[in-house]
Amino acid sequence: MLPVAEAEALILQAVQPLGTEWVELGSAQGRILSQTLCSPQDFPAQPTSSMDGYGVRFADVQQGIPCDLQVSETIPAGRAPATELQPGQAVRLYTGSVLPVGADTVVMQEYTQRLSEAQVRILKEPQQGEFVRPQGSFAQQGDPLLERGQRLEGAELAVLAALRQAVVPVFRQPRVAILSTGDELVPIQQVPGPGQIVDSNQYGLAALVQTAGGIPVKLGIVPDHPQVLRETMQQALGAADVVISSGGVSVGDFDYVEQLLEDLGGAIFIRSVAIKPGKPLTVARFSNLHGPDKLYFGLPGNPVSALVTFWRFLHPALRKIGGSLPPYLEVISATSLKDLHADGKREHYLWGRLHLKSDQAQFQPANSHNSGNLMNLTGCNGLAVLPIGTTQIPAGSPVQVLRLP
Ligand SMILES: Nc1nc2c(c(=O)[nH]1)N[C@H]1C(S)=C(S)[C@@H](COP(=O)(O)OP(=O)(O)OC[C@H]3O[C@@H](n4cnc5c(N)ncnc54)[C@H](O)[C@@H]3O)O[C@H]1N2
Ligand code: MOO
Ligand SMILES: [Mg+2]
Repeated sequence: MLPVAEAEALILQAVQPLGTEWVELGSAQGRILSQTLCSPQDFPAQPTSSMDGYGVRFADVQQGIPCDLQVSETIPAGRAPATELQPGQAVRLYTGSVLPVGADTVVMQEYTQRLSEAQVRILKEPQQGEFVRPQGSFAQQGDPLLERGQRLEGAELAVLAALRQAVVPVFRQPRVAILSTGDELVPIQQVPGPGQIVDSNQYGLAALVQTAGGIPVKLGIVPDHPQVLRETMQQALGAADVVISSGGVSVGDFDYVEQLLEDLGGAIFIRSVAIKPGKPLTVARFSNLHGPDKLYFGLPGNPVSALVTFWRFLHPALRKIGGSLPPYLEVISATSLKDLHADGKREHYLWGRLHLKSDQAQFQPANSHNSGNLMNLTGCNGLAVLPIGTTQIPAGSPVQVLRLP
């Protein structure tokens, strides 16, 4: 059994980001930028006013207050100034208006009195440069504004629009084939007969693939039949960047995945991991003539084991393949609200609810932890980690909790 950290390191070493594709800005939300983008211009492009008011020469209003100035021009936002500001003049401006050459300070409308169409009185002495956004004060031409590996959400999309980046270079999302192995499995439409169960892993894993930035390719249920399974595994390796199967990796007579990976020419580099749940995790590497090697993840069939091994190993791997920057997972120090137990032989992952408080996070474990029992996993947002050698964490003690993405 490989220690968890070693297994993670081997997996992350084996994967690389895929290439770039260009997508329209409107479809780029959640995607990962594949090139650092620099500003093509200064922001603001010209000095602009940040208030509704009057643009003045500071030297004019410094002489004493009140001070009467000739209104030379009105410049609404979006219009270029027609003239330069001469001594003794003010210009009517609004929020976002461009300052004319000569104006260096803005006086808020509230501290002025418009005496006539032609004249304004300044009632309060401003600071020099007040309410002016100087050219290039937000960003200068050539400044790197978005880094390679940045995830694009609302703020980043707004910046990209300001940069007039109508199409953006993003990392290609990994296509992840998902297959469920087991003669006992039936699709959701079918009422299970005696001993049969619905294939739930398919749905859970497909959702987690999407959360990790991948595109799930659901290949359905495959019987525990070596020939059929072998053909489906081969088809999956051809159709996707990463393949996940669940079930068939333990030592039972109908657990064929490991043998078939060898038959298909995969280099198995993980056969079992010191993790509970998830011990029989099996990972193989397939060389690919047309691009990066492909990884095959044989996840254990037990429903909680399949999801926990996904969170712990596949989420980081898919994030890396999709071009995200580390860290790929978040670990939070919390106080356990109940006693936590483990056998000390494997690294235990106990699901529960993490409450983020301002001073100290708290962890409320689920009432029981059984890798075959999916039912109390709903609403869980954290996995408490009990390292090898730890058999108990008493209530009120600190515990490291993996925050579920
Ligand atoms: N003698 C031993 N038996 C087992 C060992 C062991 O070390 N020695 N390890 C146990 C552990 S730990 C795990 S985890 C499981 C892993 O088993 P497999 O990966 O071979 O999975 P299956 O046998 O195919 O199924 C296990 C269990 O999960 C249910 N299942 C499978 N697929 C699905 C699905 N798509 N949706 C919902 N449920 C699924 C299946 O019906 C079984 O109940 O092995 C232990 N055994
Ligand atoms: O490790 Mo298995 O995944 O405990 O049930
Ligand atoms: Mg089995």
